[in-house]
Amino acid sequence: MTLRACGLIIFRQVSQHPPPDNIQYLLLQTSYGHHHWTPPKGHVDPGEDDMTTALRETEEEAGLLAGQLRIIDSFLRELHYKVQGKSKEVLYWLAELRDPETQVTLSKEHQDYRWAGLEEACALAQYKEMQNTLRDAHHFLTAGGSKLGGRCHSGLVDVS
Ligand SMILES: Nc1nc2c(ncn2[C@@H]2O[C@H](COP(=O)(O)OP(=O)(O)OP(=O)(O)OP(=O)(O)OC[C@H]3O[C@@H](n4cnc5c(=O)[nH]c(N)nc54)[C@H](O)[C@@H]3O)[C@@H](O)[C@H]2O)c(=O)[nH]1
Repeated sequence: MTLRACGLIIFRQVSQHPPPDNIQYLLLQTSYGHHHWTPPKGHVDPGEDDMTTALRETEEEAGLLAGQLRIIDSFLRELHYKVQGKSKEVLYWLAELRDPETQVTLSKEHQDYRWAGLEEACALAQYKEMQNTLRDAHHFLTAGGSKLGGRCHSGLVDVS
């Protein structure tokens, strides 16, 4: 049976850097195993829909509430890899943190977090699948897939 997990690639825009380096991605470092870095995500509970899982895990793992995020549901990527011989699929949407100063609050599952530019995020993410997804997301955000800076892209869903 395939393990299924869902999460959000959360980004924020900061004013200290000019575009496209003003976009930073949130990665969390696990407090277990090899202490790998991933966006907030987790296993789908029985009967739960995918977006509910992504939002629940984001709240549990990063302390960020749905109303603090702008979900970009026109960006969806599915990753496939093996975990201890079992197939795993992970779905990620993109989400912007509305207020870039919002505090991240970790659970016991993670020991650290980082807001990282694309290259640092790819270095932390370590796995090809995740790196490609981050690069896709960055391209989407910077090459016209989404209009940032106050104007809403048609794919932006206000979940507040
Ligand atoms: N003590 C302990 N406890 C653990 C451990 N493990 C889990 N727990 C417990 O489980 C709960 C988590 O539950 P949720 O939050 O619901 O789910 P997820 O977020 O889905 O959880 P994971 O962290 O299991 O999921 P992945 O990120 O997918 O990592 C799984 C493996 O895949 C590798 N990996 C990651 N990404 C990629 C990739 O892109 N490509 C490839 N090729 N590989 C990749 C990665 O290196 C790792 O070896 C926690 O409460 C823990 O208590 C563990 O080793 N020791």
